[in-house]
Amino acid sequence: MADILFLEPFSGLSGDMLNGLLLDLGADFQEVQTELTKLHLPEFTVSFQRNSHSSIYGGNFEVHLTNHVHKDQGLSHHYEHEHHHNHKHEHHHEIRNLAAINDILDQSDLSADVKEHSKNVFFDIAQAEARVHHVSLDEIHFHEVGATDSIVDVVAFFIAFEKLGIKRVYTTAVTDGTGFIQVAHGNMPVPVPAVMQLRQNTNLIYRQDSEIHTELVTPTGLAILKELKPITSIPEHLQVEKIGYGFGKRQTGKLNALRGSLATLKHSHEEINTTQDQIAKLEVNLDDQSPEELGYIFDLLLEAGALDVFWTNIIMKKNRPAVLLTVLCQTQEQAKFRQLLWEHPTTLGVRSQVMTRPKATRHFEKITTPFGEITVKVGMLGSQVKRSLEYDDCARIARKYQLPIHNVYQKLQPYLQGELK
Ligand SMILES: O=C([S-])c1cc(C(=O)S)c[n+]([C@@H]2O[C@H](COP(=O)(O)O)[C@@H](O)[C@H]2O)c1
Ligand code: NI
Repeated sequence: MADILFLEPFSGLSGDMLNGLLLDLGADFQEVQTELTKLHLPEFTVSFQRNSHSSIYGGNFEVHLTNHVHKDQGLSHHYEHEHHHNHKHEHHHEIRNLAAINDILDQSDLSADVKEHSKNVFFDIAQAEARVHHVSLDEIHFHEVGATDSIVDVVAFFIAFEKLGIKRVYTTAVTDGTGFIQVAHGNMPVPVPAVMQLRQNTNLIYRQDSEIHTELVTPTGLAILKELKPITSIPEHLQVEKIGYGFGKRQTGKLNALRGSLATLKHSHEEINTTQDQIAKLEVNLDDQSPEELGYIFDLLLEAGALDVFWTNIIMKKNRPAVLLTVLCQTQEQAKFRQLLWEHPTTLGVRSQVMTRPKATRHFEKITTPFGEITVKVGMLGSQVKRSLEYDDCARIARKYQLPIHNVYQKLQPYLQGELK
């Protein structure tokens, strides 16, 4: 199953673009609409169409405000969003602060994950805004128009994300425009201050396109991306299965779209033909990281394409029980894994070593058994041949026939040796 989302924000990202993308990638719009009613907010509708920009076909998502909230009453879309934090501006709409948004989310019937991710995004935005405008978190007021728009963008995104079953996100560099944009309280530099603030303490790679004199990255877009905890080192063996585009609203003079792909990591079933290669071994000792975090890091390293990842229990200085984390990877991927080990575990140092590895040439064969077709891995080193049953197939059979896995291996042995056909 393609449970990786590979993002390419070459023209930035916003709430609309992220939603347009997931819907273009196959998230069901009706389902998203139905889930959104669980917010119990009467003041909006959403639309989704597929059309083409610069001959590229992709998704357009939009939030429409209804009732007393009006987008078309002489205020530009941009202005409406901007003046929420202009406290001198006289406005007659309700205002929502972070606590009010949290209340809406808590009282909704959305899934626990959607609520939690959405709340994290709003906390991140409010925190950035508070720093930029030098006010307390409680004083950050999301003007109702902007708040509804953002709530729907954020919540719809995490609904679609959950429906698509995405487990891991990779992203290439995030590209913004340059120059200044006109907003309610004057000229703002691009990246806009809230975006710049949201970038603090992230490992995202950020670029600016000097030919585009407007904003490409919005605070909502960047805060959603941050919440996805994306990995910036892209595995070489990412197998792209479906490609989508989510369009932005601004005319930038270039293709204003967020491209994303659903992908899988392919490395365990590759045919490997070299007889000797070099691999790198990277190690860190960890005595201050929680087991939950260690589990996360373990998965992350494997998904980034490590050849293997394993723990060894150790006792460190000061009699501390700790773990030695070992990562085996291709030598050319050493820098990437060193970077991941810098970013994710608490360690302050990464040891590495390049090792020579003589190895059997491997290929896969199929054998027919009473349980159906089974994959056999055949390893050859000189005149030695080793044949072994693929674990995944044996585990599948054990589950299907409710047998102990040991019995499955035993029953399949004669077929593996060619004694039974
Ligand atoms: O709403 C927030 S957080 C906000 C802060 C700032 C600052 O840079 S300060 C700027 N803006 C602008 O509003 C629009 C809409 O942004 P969304 O994130 O709500 O889509 C956009 O032009 C932002 O640069 C908003
Ligand atoms: Ni602001």
